[in-house]
Amino acid sequence: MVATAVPVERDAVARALPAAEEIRLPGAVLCRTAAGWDLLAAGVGPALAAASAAGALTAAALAGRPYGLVVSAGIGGGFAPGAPVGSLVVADAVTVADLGAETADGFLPVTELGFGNVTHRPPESLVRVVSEATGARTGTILTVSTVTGTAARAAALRARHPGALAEGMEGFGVAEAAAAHGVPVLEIRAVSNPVGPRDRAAWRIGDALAALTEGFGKLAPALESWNPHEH
Ligand SMILES: O=C(O)c1cccc(C(=O)CC[C@H]2O[C@@H](n3cnc4c(=O)[nH]cnc43)[C@H](O)[C@@H]2O)c1
Repeated sequence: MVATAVPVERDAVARALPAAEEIRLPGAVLCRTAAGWDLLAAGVGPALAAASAAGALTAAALAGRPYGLVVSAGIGGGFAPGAPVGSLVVADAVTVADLGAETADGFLPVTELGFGNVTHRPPESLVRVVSEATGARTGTILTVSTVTGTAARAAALRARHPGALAEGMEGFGVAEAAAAHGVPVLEIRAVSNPVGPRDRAAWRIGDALAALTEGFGKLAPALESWNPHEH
């Protein structure tokens, strides 16, 4: 399954993996491709994306055709200089950046409060196959509930996550749903804007959507050579 946030992202993926039929689930519509991928516009933000992805995963399991892989895909912000606008990033770590507690001494992730998880790691061999096939840069993709809008916040995120190349709003939610079903996850972002001071004029959504289509055109055949037992 490929989970994007919004229909325009799903349609960018579908230009590389044409959808053949529509399947209506409670609360979601899947576009099934001829090659057997299910494309889902899962909603914006980690909570809705997790709920939608979990619904699709459960429906697939109950139908006796559980997914073998879940891909969180879409446009995202890129950290300079590693991820310029128009580039593709594949996550070696899908990390939630703002799930925790603020203290006088700084931010504490939930794991330091004794709860849960803040990072999911896609299979290394899969990340390598995808990066080689698509030319995507490899690094941490942060999931945030609030889009970064200042240089200070961007610097704070990079200080806490030196391997961060991109940020989006859904990856960790989709990864939590996949993990609950024991299914591997991958996250791919096409960079539409720099992470930093808010500047709507600097957005290149069309270029990012084109990069997403091109990336999926190369990724789908590459995945056929991936052996899930080589994790
Ligand atoms: O109004 C703004 O300043 C603003 C800046 C960045 C993104 C938005 C959105 O409403 C889009 C959220 C949507 O797109 C993904 N996305 C794209 N760029 C970023 C980003 O820099 N940081 C986080 N998410 C981004 C995100 O996954 C959502 O699906 C508004």
